[in-house]
Amino acid sequence: MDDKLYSEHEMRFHTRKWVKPEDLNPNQSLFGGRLLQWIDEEAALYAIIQLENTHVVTKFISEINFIAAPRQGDIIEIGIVATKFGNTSLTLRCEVRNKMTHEPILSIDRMVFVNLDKNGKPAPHGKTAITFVAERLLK
Ligand SMILES: CCCCCCCCCCCCCCCC(=O)SCCNC(=O)CCNC(=O)[C@H](O)C(C)(C)COP(=O)(O)OP(=O)(O)OC[C@H]1O[C@@H](n2cnc3c(N)ncnc32)[C@H](O)[C@@H]1OP(=O)(O)O
Repeated sequence: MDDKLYSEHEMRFHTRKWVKPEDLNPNQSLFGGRLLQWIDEEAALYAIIQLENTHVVTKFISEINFIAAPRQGDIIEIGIVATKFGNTSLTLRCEVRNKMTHEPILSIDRMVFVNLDKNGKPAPHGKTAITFVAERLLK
């Protein structure tokens, strides 16, 4: 992980989800696959926005640590931060926590997204650092 980049930009928790009955597994806790679906979509959107390209795919996800099991009615929040800008790739770190208590729920050290061209081939994205809404709108 690029520690410098990570320390410069704190993880931001934007997306909130409310754990509903249809999200539960037979143990009455949040189904892991549902949580991973939410994370993949959130991380893909983060990558799309940072790379300014809608044609981005998930390439690699490192170990997933399910730390604690949310229950029905819990509000959880998903945090994403960019840790490395490669040539065609962008690496993200993800943490999920309980919105009210900040109890950690899940962590993923590395999620790698690849920037694609119109033919679905990896293409250099030309980005080197995190940008924010105001900077992107000013261009
Ligand atoms: C503005 C609003 C618009 C709204 C718009 C709506 C959109 C809102 C929908 C949200 C949701 C989206 C959904 C997307 C998320 C899916 O669901 S994507 C579906 C799942 N993913 C896939 O199907 C990908 C399948 N894989 C592939 O097609 C090929 O592997 C790829 C991605 C084209 C890459 O091919 P490749 O031959 O491995 O490429 P290669 O050049 O060797 O490597 C490319 C980069 O990946 C890295 N890499 C390769 N292998 C690895 C590895 N094992 N580990 C780590 N890195 C690796 C390389 O180091 C390289 O990085 P750079 O050094 O260039 O930075």
